[in-house]
Amino acid sequence: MSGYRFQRKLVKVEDAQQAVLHHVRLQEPEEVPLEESFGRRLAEPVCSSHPVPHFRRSGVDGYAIHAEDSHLASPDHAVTLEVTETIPCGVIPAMQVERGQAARIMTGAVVPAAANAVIMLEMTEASAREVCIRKRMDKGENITPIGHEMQENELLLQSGRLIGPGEAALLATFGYERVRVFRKPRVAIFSTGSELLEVGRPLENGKIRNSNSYMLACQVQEAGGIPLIMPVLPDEPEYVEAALLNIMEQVDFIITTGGVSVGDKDVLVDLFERWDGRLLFNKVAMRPGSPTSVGIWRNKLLFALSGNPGASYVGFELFVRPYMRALLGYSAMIHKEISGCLQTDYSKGSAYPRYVRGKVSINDGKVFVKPAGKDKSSVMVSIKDADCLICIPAGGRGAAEGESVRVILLKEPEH
Ligand SMILES: Nc1nc2c(c(=O)[nH]1)N[C@H]1C(S)=C(S)[C@@H](COP(=O)(O)OP(=O)(O)OC[C@H]3O[C@@H](n4cnc5c(N)ncnc54)[C@H](O)[C@@H]3O)O[C@H]1N2
Ligand code: MOO
Ligand SMILES: [Mg+2]
Repeated sequence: MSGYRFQRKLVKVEDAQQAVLHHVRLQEPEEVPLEESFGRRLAEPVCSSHPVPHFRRSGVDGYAIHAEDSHLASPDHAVTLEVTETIPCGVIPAMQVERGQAARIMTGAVVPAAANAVIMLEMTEASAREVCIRKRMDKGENITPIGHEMQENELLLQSGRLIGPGEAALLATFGYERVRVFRKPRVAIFSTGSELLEVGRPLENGKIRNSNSYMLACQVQEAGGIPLIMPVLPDEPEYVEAALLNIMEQVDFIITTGGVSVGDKDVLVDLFERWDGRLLFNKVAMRPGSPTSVGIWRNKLLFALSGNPGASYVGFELFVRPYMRALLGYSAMIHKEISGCLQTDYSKGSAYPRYVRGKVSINDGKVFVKPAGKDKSSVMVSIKDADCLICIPAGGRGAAEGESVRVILLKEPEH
């Protein structure tokens, strides 16, 4: 019997997270064309380099006038003004608008200096070179003043901000043809286990297809990284060591799944016994994934997640995702937490806190949660339905229906 080959010290999830985050070094920046920056994180703050708008802008199609000229206008009393010119968008007005005059103007065009209101076209009646108005206008009406939206030198986007539609519009407004973003982390993903078949292979008795690598690759990509799905590794420590060292230089960090428990063939444990790396932890007070181990090897992190799909998924969300967020300059590294009302009994007790794959719903302003499906660590099918992790405290009794529980949100929009 191989027995317990490895000394393990139990750490809390929060301490394990901090141990990982202690090793964060921001990704270096790279410049990409604006249209390739969507979904990336900014590697520099963005300030307004000019006010917006930077000229007095007409908000409607109509006539630029002196508001004072309209003060006697009413539905029963038309005031007639002389039309001096037409100002299309993008053109500087040629003339001043003097008292008694009006200039035809389009939405988005520059309001001539002396004018102080724009009357909507629908409120006017035009003849050859004149316009009649029947509405009293206030000063400033339908004119967007300089800097209405933003003044010059306002901090608009912090470094680390995710570039979405609103950010893209701002960057374009301020002339960012190219944008400095954090380089995407490259992540090697290895599944270990001689029972694993590559996805294209026919099923064999006792063997299963490798699903963890694809699940994790999807998680890495969602988190803004470039996943490299590596060939499945057999349960041979020399082979695993060579494969990991071989890719090490080409990636920012490595994820493995499987082989971290106490089985004879738990190959990552064998590796930890022979390598020149350092373990940060190898036992976490959590279910699923208590044997989750993280080490640092030749300056790169190695996340050794449990092979069970549920444990692997949860391990990524609790340890790898915060690390990736930090690498990419996002300050809210740990998933957001709320509390919710448990909709079913969860009577399975546990020595460690449980992170149950769950579904959130909101009813009448109140948050409810229930397990997304079967919740064993070995069960994979419920992962697709999970949008949260329900935290069931350690202890023999689990949690009862109606109890308030901590809920870790997995699908919160990020900024
Ligand atoms: N005597 C004990 N046995 C076990 C313990 C324990 O404390 N004492 N811990 C259990 C817990 S908890 C977990 S979690 C698992 C952890 O196992 P490993 O991380 O060593 O993973 P494996 O043994 O390699 O595989 C477990 C399970 O997952 C399947 N698997 C592995 N890789 C994949 C993959 N890429 N795609 C899909 N499925 C995968 C594998 O076939 C196994 O069924 O250990 C418990 N045992
Ligand atoms: O750590 Mo294991 O995934 O709890 O079953
Ligand atoms: Mg095992």
